[in-house]
Amino acid sequence: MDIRFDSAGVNFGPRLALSPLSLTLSERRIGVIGLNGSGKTTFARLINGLTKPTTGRVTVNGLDTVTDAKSVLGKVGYIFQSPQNQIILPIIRDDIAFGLKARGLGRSEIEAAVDGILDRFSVRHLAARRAHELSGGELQMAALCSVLVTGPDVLILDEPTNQLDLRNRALVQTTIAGLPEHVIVISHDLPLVEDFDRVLLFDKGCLVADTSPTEAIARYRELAG
Ligand SMILES: Nc1ncnc2c1ncn2[C@@H]1O[C@H](COP(=O)(O)OP(=O)(O)OP(=O)(O)O)[C@@H](O)[C@H]1O
Repeated sequence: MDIRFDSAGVNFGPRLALSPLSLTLSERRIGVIGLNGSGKTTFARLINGLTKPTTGRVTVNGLDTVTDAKSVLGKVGYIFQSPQNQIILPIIRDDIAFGLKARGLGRSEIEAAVDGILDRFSVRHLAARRAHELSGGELQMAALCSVLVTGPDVLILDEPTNQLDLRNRALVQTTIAGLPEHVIVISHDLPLVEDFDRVLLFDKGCLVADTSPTEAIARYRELAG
């Protein structure tokens, strides 16, 4: 994986959300931390092109998030802060199949892929369930299936343990640890990123630390203090 920020920054009108920054991301597990409103989500949304840079450019494996937006979307999966807003169809199985249908796969291929992903995460029991009946942990697992079934190279998770009880938090943590895909996790749950390869700390729209989890978390505690 090769994600490049080349002086990429974002303004929303007069509001600076992210100061221009340049970096390359290639590690398997990357954490993104910082206070509320510090620019974490804006940074992550730049990677799959959901937010366009106001200045500079962002590329994913050489593909520009503005000019190659469609290809980038296929490479970078994104699980939003509230997975209930991303599950579109009422029945989980249909929702997981949705992204594959949109890619024009045939019925038997879709069935096999959906079964495969449900088995991968041991959640076949969720297939016939209605999304609005699921618990937070079950929803997070269903969202993971819907996004990963399309085979992205990189997965971005925005606060994946938010509102989860201890058991579901542990399930999500273990699941993330076992993913072969590259993962970028935005989180206020600091222990979640503590064994990651690299952690980025944002403050007031600026990248203020790009280092090991231990150092980034210590710096964050100072900032928050
Ligand atoms: N669509 C938008 N329009 C205007 N301002 C925005 C928009 N999206 C984000 N912002 C602003 O940009 C700044 C950074 O927001 P961002 O969502 O990236 O922060 P964050 O670190 O992810 O916050 P949190 O931890 O609360 O989710 C904030 O001041 C926010 O109000």
